[in-house]
Amino acid sequence: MNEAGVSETTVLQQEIALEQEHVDRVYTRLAELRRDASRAEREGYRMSGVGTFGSLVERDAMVFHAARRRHALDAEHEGLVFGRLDRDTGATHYVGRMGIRDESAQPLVVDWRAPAAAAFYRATPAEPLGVVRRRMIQSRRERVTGISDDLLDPEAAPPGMRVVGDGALLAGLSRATGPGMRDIVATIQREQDEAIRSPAAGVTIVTGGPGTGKTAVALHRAAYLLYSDRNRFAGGGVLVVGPSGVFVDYISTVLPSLGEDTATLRSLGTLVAGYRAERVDSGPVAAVKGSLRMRRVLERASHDAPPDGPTELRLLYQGSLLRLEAAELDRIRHRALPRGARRNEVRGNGFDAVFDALWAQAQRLKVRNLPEKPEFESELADRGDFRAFLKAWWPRLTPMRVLRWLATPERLRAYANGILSRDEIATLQGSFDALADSGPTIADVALLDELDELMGRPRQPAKRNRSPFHVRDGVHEVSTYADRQAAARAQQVQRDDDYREYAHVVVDEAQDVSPLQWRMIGRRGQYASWTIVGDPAQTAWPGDQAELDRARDRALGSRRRHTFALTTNYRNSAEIFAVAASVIRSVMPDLPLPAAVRSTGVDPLDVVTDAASLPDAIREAAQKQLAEVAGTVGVITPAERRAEVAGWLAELPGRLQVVSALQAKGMEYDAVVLVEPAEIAVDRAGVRTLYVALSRATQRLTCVGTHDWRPGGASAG
Ligand SMILES: Nc1ncnc2c1ncn2[C@@H]1O[C@H](COP(=O)(O)OP(=O)(O)OP(=O)(O)O)[C@@H](O)[C@H]1O
Repeated sequence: MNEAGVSETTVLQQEIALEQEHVDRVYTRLAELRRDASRAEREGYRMSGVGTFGSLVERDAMVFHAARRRHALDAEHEGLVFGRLDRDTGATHYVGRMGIRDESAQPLVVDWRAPAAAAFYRATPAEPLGVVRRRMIQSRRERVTGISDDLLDPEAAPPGMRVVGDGALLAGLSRATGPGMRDIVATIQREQDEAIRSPAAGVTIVTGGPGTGKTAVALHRAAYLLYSDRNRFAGGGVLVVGPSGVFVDYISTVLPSLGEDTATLRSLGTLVAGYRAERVDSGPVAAVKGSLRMRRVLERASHDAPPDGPTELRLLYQGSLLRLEAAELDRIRHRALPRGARRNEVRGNGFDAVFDALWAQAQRLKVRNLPEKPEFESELADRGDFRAFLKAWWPRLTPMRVLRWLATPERLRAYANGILSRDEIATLQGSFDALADSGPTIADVALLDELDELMGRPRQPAKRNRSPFHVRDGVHEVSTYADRQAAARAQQVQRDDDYREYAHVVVDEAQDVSPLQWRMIGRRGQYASWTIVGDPAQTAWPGDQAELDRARDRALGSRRRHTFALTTNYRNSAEIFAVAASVIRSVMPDLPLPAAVRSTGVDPLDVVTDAASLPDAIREAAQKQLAEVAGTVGVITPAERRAEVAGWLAELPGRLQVVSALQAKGMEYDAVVLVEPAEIAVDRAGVRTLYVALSRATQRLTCVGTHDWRPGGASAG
């Protein structure tokens, strides 16, 4: 009871009822707006009957705006209002997933990304920013279910101001994890907000240990940029790159729930048009494939003769035999394809040189009735056998075809000689064998992109202009600025797969991007500003760190950099993070680590068993965890054991996922069963990968293996 004799529960109920009134008004208004948007969309379609060209443009713009608005109104339904600010001026603002105004244009809810909402995330008792009370409003569907207040400036509080509830952040963190990442829009912390709202230009670099919200920050930043400068970022596009398909699926639900479905999400294996790679190479192979030196190896391959091409040309012309030997053909190819030239683009030069050589020969041989050179050339060009020779001798090559040449040991050796060491060549040996049947690995995709650049593309017929402002009788239709903006946005939805002019590029788990992958991403962000998110301590990159830094710096160019460090681990229980911390400290004793804010009182378990009992022990641990947590369970294995372990657990429900330690990057599960930790921590890079695997669980962690694995060998059973 408080002084007025009202119980705290009653106060809470009264405050909830009060907020419910406002939330009801918001949903009523939302329904009206949705009706308006649908009507505008229908009217827009009706205008198509009117017929003038100007009206068609207007129709496009109208339908586009109305449909987007309707879509946004539909997407933002759940938990639309999540905050309230009572300011020292007496004004009150509600903060939510989108901005909504009443009939007289007064704001009912302020969009979380608007400047007026920044104080919701940034105000602290030490620096209240004019906020007296910050209130978090929790709801399910349209019902307010809880309230939690922070009184930030008690001296400015009006008499009778009530302060209720506590711990909205911690309550949120303990909730079960679903298959997709949750958005944290209601509980973004100050240090995170600073990174989210950092200036759009240049490069924003966000670092921090496991679970500090780097991914969450990156996605909220994408949503923030799309809101703050829609023309620029929705028009040019925002590209979000993550390490794996599993990870991209995991984060893909977040952006629409933040009000943005205009960002393009890609994994490193799907960034290049035409490939959907999920296969991974072993660490040492990936390190060689990712090295910048591979570019020179590929350059040699891209200038080589195709393995199945003709070695000489014989042509009977007017009774004389014209002949180009292998050495002559090689000489012609080398001359037509000097260093730096792109093979698919200079094909015509090679053909011209063959004509020249044949012409010179025909003159030398004093061929009977030799016509003028142009006629000689067109006679040859009409001959099927000659055309077939040219096509086979200098074919249009795809990157995939050339990469496959590296599966031949002699070719690999010849291309890599003097560039890679003998050991590195041996490491690569065999790693291209499965290309033909199974497609590329994730590391191969960067090699294919490099080859694409080295070889150039055959000239394509010009694409049809898809601009909605068609040229009629050679004249561009006059349109308003707003029309053009709307149409530009409508067009970006149809951006082609090989689009390269993104306005902003977000790279998540950046510590694992190889030098060649930086080049691959860089090609798509030449005009972009960037957000780079990562944790160097979590890298599995076994290659040369200096080379990695150089490649990254080159991709980012001289753009201005802003750096932010996040310091609180919101994911792991303190008990789980303590184990992960001890592992990384064994190789990086001075590494600053984040503080884990939540304790469950449950220590991680270690199960050591013999090889024969391993399947049962893993199954038992997984079943126990499924019983103990309501959300997801991740079984994390060394890469080469994933398929086998998945087979042992095939019967278990869908909220259990079996992933390799590399696939576990960036992921989060309520409970984790970690299989054979000792096999992951085989070297320094392996210890860092183990650190990643150990820091995936929010509630429970069990390690199961046939060896003692803890640094110092002190496993507790
Ligand atoms: N301010 C916050 N409020 C509530 N939850 C948060 C907050 N910040 C982060 N989280 C939660 O913490 C977890 C970890 O966040 P996230 O995956 O973004 O971390 P990360 O730094 O990318 O981790 P890692 O480097 O280990 O992959 C997620 O469940 C996220 O929703």
